[in-house]
Amino acid sequence: MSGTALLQASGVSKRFGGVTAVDTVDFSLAEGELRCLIGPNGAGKSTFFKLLTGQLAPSTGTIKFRGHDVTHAKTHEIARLGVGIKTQIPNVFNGLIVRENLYVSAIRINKPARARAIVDEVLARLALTDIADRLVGVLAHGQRQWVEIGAVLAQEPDLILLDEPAAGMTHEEVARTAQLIREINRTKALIVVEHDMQFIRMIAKQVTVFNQGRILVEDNVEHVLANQAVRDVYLGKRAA
Ligand SMILES: Nc1ncnc2c1ncn2[C@@H]1O[C@H](COP(=O)(O)OP(=O)(O)OP(=O)(O)O)[C@@H](O)[C@H]1O
Repeated sequence: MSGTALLQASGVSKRFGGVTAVDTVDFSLAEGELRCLIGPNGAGKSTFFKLLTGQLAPSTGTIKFRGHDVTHAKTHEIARLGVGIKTQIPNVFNGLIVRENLYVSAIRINKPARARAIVDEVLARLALTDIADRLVGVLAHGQRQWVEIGAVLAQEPDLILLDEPAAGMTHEEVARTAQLIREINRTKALIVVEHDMQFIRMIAKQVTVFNQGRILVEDNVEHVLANQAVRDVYLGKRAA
């Protein structure tokens, strides 16, 4: 890790009428870093994620990716700079097999031979080769989510943003998803928004805790889980 900021948000706020969903947040992600964003319901995680991905524009503040000002950039412009985004909205085709879905994604920015090579790399890397010829529409929920992550990876982004990748998964699927994320992080930076503390523990990296639109704590997972203010907000008590 070089220590250079890959992504930098400075003084970022988002107001919806009278509600300040994100309140003067400063956030920095280094090249190659894996960061989890957590916090109780309504803390501002999803809004902050949408600001980073161009789904929403901030009311104040700036966001830079590799020095490019992306504060008011659209999602496709941010994607073109090398940011891969998996939202909670499905992004794969039920009527295509897994391999075809990955190809559809890879061919957007590559020639056919390179796209085919990327598909093979992603299948191997995410251990999806066994289901490569199955229709996505018949897959289990967890498998489908892994194909979605694969489709993001097939575009070869430098930074991947995942919104609740473990939502609705069984314990085994959650464990496998954590393993996949750690594998992806060998070569790419990631930001993962997640509710599930168990999952955060499995990823075991640097964590940013949101509460009431602000960053409450930013530390490694052990310190975050032991932090009294974090425990209080998760139990529904107010933290300063
Ligand atoms: N489009 C919107 N219009 C008005 N208020 C909004 C909008 N989106 C979010 N909010 C408000 O902003 C605050 C932060 O919401 P946000 O969804 O970002 O929190 P969150 O941490 O992602 O919560 P959850 O874990 O429940 O998704 C909440 O008070 C929410 O009601």
